[in-house]
Amino acid sequence: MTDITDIPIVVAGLMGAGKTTVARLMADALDRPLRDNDEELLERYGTTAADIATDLGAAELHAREASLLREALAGDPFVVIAAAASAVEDPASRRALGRAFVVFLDAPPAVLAERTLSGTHRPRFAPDTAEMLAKQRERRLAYFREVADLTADSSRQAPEGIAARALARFANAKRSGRAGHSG
Ligand SMILES: Nc1ncnc2c1ncn2[C@@H]1O[C@H](COP(=O)(O)OP(=O)(O)OP(=O)(O)O)[C@@H](O)[C@H]1O
Ligand SMILES: O=C(O)C1=C[C@@H](O)[C@@H](O)[C@H](O)C1
Ligand SMILES: [Mg+2]
Repeated sequence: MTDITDIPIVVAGLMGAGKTTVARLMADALDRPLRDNDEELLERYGTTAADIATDLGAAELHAREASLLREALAGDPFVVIAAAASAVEDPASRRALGRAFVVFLDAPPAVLAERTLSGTHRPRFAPDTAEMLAKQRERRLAYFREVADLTADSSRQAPEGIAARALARFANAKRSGRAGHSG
């Protein structure tokens, strides 16, 4: 039986859901390194998600993000990963996520659209961000729920509260020796 402490923790969700924020809190609490999609893109390719999407297209961006996530999941399991919002659309990434403890951050698209106005690293796939996020949520929600061990609405709870609940659930999973995708 794999010791639960030896599995990665992944924070997933749409753009602006709070992945980086919650993942950082969990990484600090567990003294684990954080691997964040946007930082990994910058380190590996020297550019941002927005620039890759503009220069090479969304499909290439998503392929790179899925590959980086699978690489992180195959590395040192003592890690917290802030995954790319797109990665759950990749079947191989979903399979790999089955061997991780996954926290899914959900929120209404209008809230996410408001939050994503900050920062220039985020791609602008369409003029109406809320509408684009609503379509993405429709397409990805089943995938997020498939891989989630814990789901939190980040429009209703502060990052600290979400991180505390996720850490408690992870500790319980450790005690019971397994991470069950109970959602
Ligand atoms: N639970 C929350 N409640 C209120 N604001 C939040 C919450 N979580 C994150 N935020 C805020 O929302 C914005 C986006 O958060 P963050 O960068 O962590 O999202 P993300 O999911 O990593 O985004 P991306 O997909 O672009 O990487 C930040 O300004 C952050 O402070
Ligand atoms: O939802 C998406 O397709 C994306 C959102 C960004 O935050 C990044 O996760 C990535 O650039 C692609
Ligand atoms: Mg982020």
